[in-house]
Amino acid sequence: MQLVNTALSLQLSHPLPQLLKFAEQQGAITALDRHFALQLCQLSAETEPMLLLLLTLLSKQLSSQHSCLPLAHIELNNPLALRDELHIQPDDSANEPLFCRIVSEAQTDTQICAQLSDILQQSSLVWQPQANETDDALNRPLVLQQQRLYLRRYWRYEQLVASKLLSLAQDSAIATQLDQQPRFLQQVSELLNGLFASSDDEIDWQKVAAATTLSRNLSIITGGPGTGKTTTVTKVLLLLLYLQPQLTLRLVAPTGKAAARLSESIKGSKARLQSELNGVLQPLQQSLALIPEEAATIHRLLGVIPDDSRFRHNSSNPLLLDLLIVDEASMVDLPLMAKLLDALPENARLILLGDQDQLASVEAGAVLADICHGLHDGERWQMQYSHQQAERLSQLCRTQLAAGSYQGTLGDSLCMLRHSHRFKGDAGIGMLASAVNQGNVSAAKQIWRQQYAELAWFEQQAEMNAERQLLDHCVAMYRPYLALVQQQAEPQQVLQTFNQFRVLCAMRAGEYGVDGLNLAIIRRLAQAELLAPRQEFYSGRPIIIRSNDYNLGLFNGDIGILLPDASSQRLMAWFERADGSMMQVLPARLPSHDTCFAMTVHKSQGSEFNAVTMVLPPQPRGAQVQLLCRELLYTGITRAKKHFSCSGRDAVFSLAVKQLTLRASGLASRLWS
Ligand SMILES: Nc1ncnc2c1ncn2[C@@H]1O[C@H](COP(=O)(O)OP(=O)(O)OP(=O)(O)O)[C@@H](O)[C@H]1O
Repeated sequence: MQLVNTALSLQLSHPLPQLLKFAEQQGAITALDRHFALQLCQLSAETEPMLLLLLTLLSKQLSSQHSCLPLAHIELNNPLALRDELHIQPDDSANEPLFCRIVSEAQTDTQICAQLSDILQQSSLVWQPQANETDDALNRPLVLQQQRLYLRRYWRYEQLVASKLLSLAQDSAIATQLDQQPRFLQQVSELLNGLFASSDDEIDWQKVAAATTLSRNLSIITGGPGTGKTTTVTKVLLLLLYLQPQLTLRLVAPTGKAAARLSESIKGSKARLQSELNGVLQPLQQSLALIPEEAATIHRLLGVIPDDSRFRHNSSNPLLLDLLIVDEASMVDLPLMAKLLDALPENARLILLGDQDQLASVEAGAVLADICHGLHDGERWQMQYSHQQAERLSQLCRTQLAAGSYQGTLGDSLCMLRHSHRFKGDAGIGMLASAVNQGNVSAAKQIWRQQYAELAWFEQQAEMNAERQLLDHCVAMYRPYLALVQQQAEPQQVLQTFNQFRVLCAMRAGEYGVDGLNLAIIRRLAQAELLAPRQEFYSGRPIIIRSNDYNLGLFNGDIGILLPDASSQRLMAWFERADGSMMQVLPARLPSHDTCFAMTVHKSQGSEFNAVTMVLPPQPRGAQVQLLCRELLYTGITRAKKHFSCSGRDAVFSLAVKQLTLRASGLASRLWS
């Protein structure tokens, strides 16, 4: 069967709707993808099969957290990823191979993309910005821009994020003052160099990041764990509050856990700074107390409206603040970033902190990675300051900074920290994280072979043995907190001891996922007589909250533990609040939750543990293969402060190191081109 449209044709083994059904049965697309495409075509009376195919592919992209379908990414030979599994074909066509191919007379990929664009442009469903601005066009559900097909909502989010960030990425009022008043520059430089008193000759990037933040309304400080993002931002806030004491600041993070960690880190940084504010830094003493310590979740800041995806604060009801600091920005998805930026008041400043190499957000987009995209120069990272900014920062930091080749305005707002103060350069965890991050399989294998004290590998070759080793390890690591449970220790001490160790999995389902491992660990702990899991709620059961409950003050990702209340002996769920106090909730009142001896790497973002064991599936199949990627390993490894172990197979670990997840989006090109 050949369906021809100009020079582009579809070669199909069966009618396309039937092939879509086969693809769904094979798990290559979902029922939602198929129905979405069929319904849209039906509602708009579109009969072009290529359109039906493109709509299916767009829906598939969105369910894989991409923001759009770049036409250049379509696999022409087998766009539906059909497998030749004949047994799933129910009728007498059982022996025919399945195929769906896009065939073109065009010579280059660019020409084929142009042909696909032509087909989309002819559809009444598709709007092209600037091309057809009629009222009718403005109501169309799909947008085609720069050969990327979007659902209009995602296009709007991307558009909003790009335009807000670019308009924020301007020099601050302080920068103008620095440029016009040499004595002011001298004074600020003195304070900056006092706060970042680096001893060696190398560029102190923390100081550069601080100077960047002072000079811009938008600043992005990116870097791996322990590179000093919080330390740097605390010092910048001190300087800003000294220069502008009336500033209203707010600190936020995407999850309750991350917000609590940010509060803790800011408190720690302030305490360390206290003793350093002598000599030239003496005048800063009074500003230290003005730095806020409480961090909220982004949802709480924006104001959740029950059963509504909109927030109380938006462009018509902006937030009341002058400066917003967002930590763990890699976890913020495209829709949430759009809503946050929309709610920022006109003259507010924004600081984003995060690690661009971590797993992207659970929902669509990879906003932080897209913002940092322009720093990527082949295999290396390169700052992209303009001549004016390089000159200004050099004067402020009393160092020599080179300008980059990029001509736009965003480069002046970015700074990357590369030196980890947590992982020493020659220590196992830091080395492994760095090799994985670079996709260097042989370096990673070499590190495992060197048998560092802080690393352990449980090879799953002989399955039973590996499982026994893994579960014995879990018993040893969870024993200290369970001993405290048996001694009826204080809930806070029990919870903090439990939080020293965690098992992390790539996925939820299956024997090697969270569900299977939680069961196996519970069984093994019960055999060791450390736990008595007789019913759903039992003493010592650790739980993780799965949804936000604003009335109770519990948020998705919060971790608590079930323990009897000392006075009533009633079993309660105990949680630690951001301010360090404990709260208790009746188990029956808990929002949806899971046991959490094991949790997903995704859920562990924003948390750290002294020791981490990561479990990889021995034989990944289908969607599991896509889950196993470099960012997943990197995020898992860097959750560990003192010890990291991995239970897996050599080949699976290597596969994950090689695989880089790229989220399709037009944001990087909007920001950087
Ligand atoms: N310039 C420095 N010299 C020595 N130690 C430092 C320096 N900067 C930060 N540290 C120390 O390194 C540790 C991590 O710093 P910080 O919490 O600021 O890093 P971070 O990048 O915010 O980490 P994370 O991503 O885990 O939140 C802290 O103990 C801090 O005191």
